[in-house]
Amino acid sequence: MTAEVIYGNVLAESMRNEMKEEVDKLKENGIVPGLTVILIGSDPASQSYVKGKQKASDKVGIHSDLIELPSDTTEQALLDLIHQLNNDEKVHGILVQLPLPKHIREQVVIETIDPSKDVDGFHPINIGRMIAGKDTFFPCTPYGIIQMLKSKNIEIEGKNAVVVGRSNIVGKPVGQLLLNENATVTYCHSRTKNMQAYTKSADILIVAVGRAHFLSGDDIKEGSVVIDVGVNRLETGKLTGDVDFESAKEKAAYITPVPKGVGPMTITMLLHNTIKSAKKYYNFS
Ligand SMILES: Nc1nc(=O)c2c([nH]1)NC[C@@H]1CN(c3ccc(C(=O)N[C@@H](CCC(=O)O)C(=O)O)cc3)C=[N+]21
Repeated sequence: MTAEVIYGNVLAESMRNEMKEEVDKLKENGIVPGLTVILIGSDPASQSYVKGKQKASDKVGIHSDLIELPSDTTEQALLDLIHQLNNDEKVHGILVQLPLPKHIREQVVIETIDPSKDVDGFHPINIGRMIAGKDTFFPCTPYGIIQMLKSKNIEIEGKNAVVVGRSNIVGKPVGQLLLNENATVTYCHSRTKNMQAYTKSADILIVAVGRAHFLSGDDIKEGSVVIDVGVNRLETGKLTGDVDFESAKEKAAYITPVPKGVGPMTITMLLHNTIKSAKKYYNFS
């Protein structure tokens, strides 16, 4: 079997066009959705992601501000800034780019963001709501993955979904969203024994470990759906996934590429969450 490639950039483009129309309607009613991104330090990868977010926001008409702070910014200064943004009525979404410098406690920062402005969906209140199956801000990468599956009418209910990786921002929440869609979910991680037995049984395989070509065609089931969340920068400067695309493509029914796969959908769902937040703030339906 040769897989159909699910291009996240194509789906992202069409969703952003729809969002632009929605934002235009909001603007006619005097509402301008606002996103503030805080970037600490000068990591080139982070700077490049943040630029992508700015560009995408501009395209759909979301007002976006970037606050760049030096890597020696104190935790207290960051918390003060977050409090100020929590109280700023023009700001509907706050995103603190991760990872943070080691002297700043990530969890304290996340829990300081007002849950109603937590467009990353990382605040415990929003995680709790997600686990309870309630509507809330869902983490952007997992939410984007669900959109990609739905765009191809891929059935989730009753399917064996295997998630490789258990990070708080991708692995854990994507498993939860798949469970909410009635999949049977298994998590694999660095301590899993005989991981291949699990990956080869997966109807839907989500790979989010952050290691280039961690899995290949030998590790997957014929006719499965393979979602590659890896963002690995090779020495050549090229971006590659956690899955060896060429070999996996020969066995899967659907597969996502890197780049042009999950990444563009992550940004799209950030825009979606920001618009949702602005609408909620103004009670706009
Ligand atoms: N608070 C927070 N929220 C995040 O959502 C967050 C974060 N911190 N820290 C870093 C990760 C990473 N991330 C990506 C988003 C888009 C692409 C993306 O669009 N990639 C393009 C290629 C970009 C390129 O070529 O460099 C693609 O896959 O086609 C990648 C990675 C969001 N993150």
